[in-house]
Amino acid sequence: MEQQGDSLRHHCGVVGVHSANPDNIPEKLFYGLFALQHRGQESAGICYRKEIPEDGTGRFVTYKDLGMVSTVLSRYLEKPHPSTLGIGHVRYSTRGGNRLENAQPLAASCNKGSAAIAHNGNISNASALNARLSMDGSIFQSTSDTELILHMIARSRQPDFKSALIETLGELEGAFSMVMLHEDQLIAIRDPWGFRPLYIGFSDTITAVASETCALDMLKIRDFREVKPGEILYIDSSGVKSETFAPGTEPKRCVFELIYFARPDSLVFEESVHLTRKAMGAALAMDESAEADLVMPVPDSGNSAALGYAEQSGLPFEQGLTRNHYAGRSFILPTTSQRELAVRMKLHPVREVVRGKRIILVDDSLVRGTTSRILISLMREAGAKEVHLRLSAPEIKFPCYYGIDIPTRKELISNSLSPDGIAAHIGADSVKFLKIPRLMECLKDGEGYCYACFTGNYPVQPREV
Ligand SMILES: O=P(O)(O)OC[C@H]1O[C@H](OP(=O)(O)OP(=O)(O)O)[C@H](O)[C@@H]1O
Ligand SMILES: NC(=O)CC[C@H](N)C(=O)O
Ligand code: SF4
Ligand SMILES: [Mg+2]
Repeated sequence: MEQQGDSLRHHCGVVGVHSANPDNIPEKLFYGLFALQHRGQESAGICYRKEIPEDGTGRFVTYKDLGMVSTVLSRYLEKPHPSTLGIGHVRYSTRGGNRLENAQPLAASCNKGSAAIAHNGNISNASALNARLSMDGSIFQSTSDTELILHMIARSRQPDFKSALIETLGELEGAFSMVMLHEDQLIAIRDPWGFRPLYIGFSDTITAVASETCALDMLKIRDFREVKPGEILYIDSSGVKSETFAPGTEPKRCVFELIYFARPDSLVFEESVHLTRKAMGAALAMDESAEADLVMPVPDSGNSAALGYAEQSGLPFEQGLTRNHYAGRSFILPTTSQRELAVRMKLHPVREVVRGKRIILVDDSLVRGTTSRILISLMREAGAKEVHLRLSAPEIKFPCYYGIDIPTRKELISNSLSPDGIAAHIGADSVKFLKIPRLMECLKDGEGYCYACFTGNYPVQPREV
């Protein structure tokens, strides 16, 4: 797996739209992707079906590039592109580097028709599948795991696309929330463990699928439901057909979606992201209090948990750190000094708030400890009297194989230091983490989640350790 030194990296976002009547589908995909920008900032792309009225057929048109949604897609959208279906993707690479050939959607024509795919997740047996396909003579255009899926469908001995797809899904391990196009059909698929979220929604004119409900909100869709783990949905002009392709698998949703990745105004896994984070902050305050004057978040991802902490502890909530929104959500910088500069470019204390104060600083997670070490030194420079760091996630000690780019064990600060050791290392007066049982209590179905980056108990055994 390629690593590109950085704090926690996000993953991808997908969107798909089907319209009963020709509509400007690329524009709808753009709005959906714009709302999902926080899930991936390396590349953006769309693929839609351009109708060919002369013979009643259509062909897939793909438009994608490295960069953010608005930069990549705005120019293309200057004129309307009438269509009835399309898919879109924002990417953070988990397998295959940040290069144009790995940008999604990926489209191909094969013996079973034309197809396109946009994938959020990571196939944990990709190396084995890659080796097998290479032996059989596959020639790959990209180095991502996503392309394997198209090859497997094309090489399948099954007679048609649908049975080849089902056969292929049965061979995939790990995380895949995906949207696909096949001829005039939009297909939505969620892996049997349900690692990544996926929603389907309906308006009077369109049916849309998206990673998070904030993208459906952008499309003015209020009637939606979760695509279930192991569910496959076929969406075309005759309506929506649902099938289950892996009955009996126990769901293991990624708890980090709720801790950090998803947008606070979204629902993921049928939970409000903001309210769940607030509950995590409140649980942290119950167990890990400290004598202090105020509670401050590390914006933006620490905001909701800090609010919950402040409410529960009865301490005042203050915005004592300003975030520069022109600095992207995450930086892909290889060296520690570059990462340090990145934190300084992004976050800065409000001196008048922190001076002379005993502060509880709430962030969602500690990965390498770079962000908090720098922040605490900035806050000391600004006159903070005490800084007690509280994390609304447990200690991250293990890498993720299901689509989150968590660094190697060696680089994870909680892997080598205890909370007290971390406090000494980053210059905090105390450091405390949310405990796993408490985290589970904040969720409607605590057992139905993956906690492998905290426990090392992988729900699907990684084959590439
Ligand atoms: O211990 P570290 O290696 O520094 O990583 C931890 C930080 O990384 C994440 O924020 P990130 O900057 O990725 O994004 P955000 O601005 O959305 O919180 C997370 O919210 C922590 O603040
Ligand atoms: N983060 C993701 O979901 C990435 C999808 C896919 N594994 C890729 O690297 O392109
Ligand atoms: S290992 Fe952690 S980040 Fe990866 S799916 Fe499980 S909970 Fe999510
Ligand atoms: Mg952060």
